[in-house]
Amino acid sequence: MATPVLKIQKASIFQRENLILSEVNVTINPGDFVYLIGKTGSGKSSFMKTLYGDLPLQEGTGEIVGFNLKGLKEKQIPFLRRKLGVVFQDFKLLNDRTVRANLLFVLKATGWKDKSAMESKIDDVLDKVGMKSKGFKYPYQLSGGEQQRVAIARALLNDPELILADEPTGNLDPQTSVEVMQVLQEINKNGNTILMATHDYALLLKYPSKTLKCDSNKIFEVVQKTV
Ligand SMILES: Nc1ncnc2c1ncn2[C@@H]1O[C@H](COP(=O)(O)OP(=O)(O)OP(=O)(O)O)[C@@H](O)[C@H]1O
Repeated sequence: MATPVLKIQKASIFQRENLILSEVNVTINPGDFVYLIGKTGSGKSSFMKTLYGDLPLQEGTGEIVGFNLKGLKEKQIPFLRRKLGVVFQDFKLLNDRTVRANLLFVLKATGWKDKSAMESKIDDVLDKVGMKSKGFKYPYQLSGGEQQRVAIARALLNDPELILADEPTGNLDPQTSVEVMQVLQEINKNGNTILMATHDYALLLKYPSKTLKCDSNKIFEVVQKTV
């Protein structure tokens, strides 16, 4: 069996002194597509933040893409994030530069130097999300769905071992949500591992996959009922 990309055991997750989740045991293997569901305030974002080093893991053990979350040092966080692709609800693109310049900015910030390698990587990730022809546009010239595709392309730049998507369709209408979901499904089929927090039960029904639920300070796997 391949090494898991994420293995959390007996973890407790806190926001300041408040216990948000306890006895968390979650394993994600390469190639998985896993949903994280649960009502507002149940701890989905807190869990995601723990995984990308925004919240310290105070209790329990956690290994993610080869990093030990317990005792993770501030200076290790950029290296952890390089092996993760993080996608947020609000896209977080830089509005003062084009799509291609947004991607170039990330490549340079993560140590890329070779100009032609960077251009070809940008072509490659834009192609994967169906946005190759729109690289010259500014984010504000794009629809929400297109901006999210670019954010997914950005997450793919450093060939992440795990993509963490926190409510990636939260700002999109149902049709656009399905289109963005198709992009995520496609990249998962091509080998990317994805953990996606969502409120969108319609997507779960349309694209069933392993589902974890945050409820009553715990995370447990739920079995989807087929109607
Ligand atoms: N920075 C913070 N400081 C203190 N408490 C916080 C902080 N961020 C979140 N919380 C609390 O932690 C709990 C879990 O919040 P979290 O954002 O993880 O939930 P969520 O399931 O992601 O909710 P949503 O679906 O609304 O995004 C909530 O009770 C929230 O009030």
